[in-house]
Amino acid sequence: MATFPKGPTNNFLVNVQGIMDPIGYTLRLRERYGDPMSLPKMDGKPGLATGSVEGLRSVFAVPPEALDQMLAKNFSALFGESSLFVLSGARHTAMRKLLMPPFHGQRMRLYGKQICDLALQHSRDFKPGQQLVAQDLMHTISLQTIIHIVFGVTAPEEAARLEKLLESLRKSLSLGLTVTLVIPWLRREFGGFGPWAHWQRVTQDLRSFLDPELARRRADPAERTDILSLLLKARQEDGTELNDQQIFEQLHTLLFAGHSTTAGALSWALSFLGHAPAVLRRLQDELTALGADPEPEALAKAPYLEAVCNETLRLRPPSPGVGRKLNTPMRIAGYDLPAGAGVFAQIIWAHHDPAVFPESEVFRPERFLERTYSPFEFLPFGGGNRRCIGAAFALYEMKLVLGTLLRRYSFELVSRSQCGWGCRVCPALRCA
Ligand code: HEM
Repeated sequence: MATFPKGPTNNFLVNVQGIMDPIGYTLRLRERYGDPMSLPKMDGKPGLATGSVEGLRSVFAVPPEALDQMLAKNFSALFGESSLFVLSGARHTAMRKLLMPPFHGQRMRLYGKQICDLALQHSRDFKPGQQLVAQDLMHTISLQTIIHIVFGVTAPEEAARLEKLLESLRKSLSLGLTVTLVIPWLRREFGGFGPWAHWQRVTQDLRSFLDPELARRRADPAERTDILSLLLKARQEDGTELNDQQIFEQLHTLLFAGHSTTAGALSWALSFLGHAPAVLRRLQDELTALGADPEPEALAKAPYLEAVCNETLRLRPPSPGVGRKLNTPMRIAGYDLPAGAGVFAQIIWAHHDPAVFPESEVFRPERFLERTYSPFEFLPFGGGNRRCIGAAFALYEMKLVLGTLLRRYSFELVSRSQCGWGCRVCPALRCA
């Protein structure tokens, strides 16, 4: 058996630095220890991280029944026991089967016009010279997309109420809440103050909003295309429908998984474009050539626009890595791991493999026009049995929002500040 590879040993430090600077820290770890690398023990079990093509191939080849969700208990505390984030094995496969159809690539066409309209609506009043923070704009558009397409709430008053609730929920996803995931002792009410109490309160408020909405839709199952309505119609293998608790937990999960990720990626795209005027010009030339009022499908098929989105996701994947837990001994990346071991697919290592992406630090969308990459080379949406179910939706939304905005407006970067922790960015833009 090969000796276990070297790696950091202090779990607390790895967690803290990983939260504060997920991309930079993870890349520095590879420089120091190489790939694969071992990770500090969790619950007395070793962990192995890899981002090489061979390593990722072996991670994603593990059969789903041999894998448990990493940090399932933590996710369960946030989203509930039936959340897709929490489930493993047969229950996970069954829930994915129910959740996947609404996100099928073909279905996205139904949502194209709505997404473009939302992007237009929230940028209609931009004036030349006006300054704005890209992150705020993208958060608003992505939140509205979720309200309309996932929740299907369109009546203005209801939509405004839901927006307030979701905004509040988003704000409660703070650094403090992330720390409660690492230190379970902090998951306490503390007299109604603190991140945990806030999360519990807004979750309850969202539940109070949704319960009557679910009852209304069950009573009047009109033909609707939003994802909530499709979930209400979905049937489990035994023919039963999902109950309100299960539906709520999936919606909560979708909101968490789909909102900040897409908004963050769109903000990074503007930031990269702001630093690369030639790329911005080429992209705007492509968009102009589509004519005055292109169909959403024309935007979705524009090759350079897609390359810009992909290059952004390569350099700033919202999740720099994804974890799994083995429930049976397995050989991964040449090492024999026991049951209970953690396995990490380091997305950011793969995206910075100089043999696959020469000058990997450089934002150069052309690389995505010059060749195609395998799912072990470019994997912003993870891989295997837990690959992001919203991947097609997210990429579609990114292309339509970016395409709609940049067809009408040009901009220059006023400043690019790192706002908050982690890999967030808040480019300030001036419309031109
Ligand atoms: C740019 C945007 C997005 C990125 C980069 C992204 C990335 C990811 C990644 C890396 C994972 C973990 C995959 C793994 O463990 O192998 C994931 C899981 C997931 N994502 Fe996304 N995501 C995005 C947007 C969305 C959207 C819009 C939705 C839905 C509205 C969504 C729903 C989910 C769900 C439900 C999971 C859990 C899947 C499971 O555990 O089976 N994501 N995403």
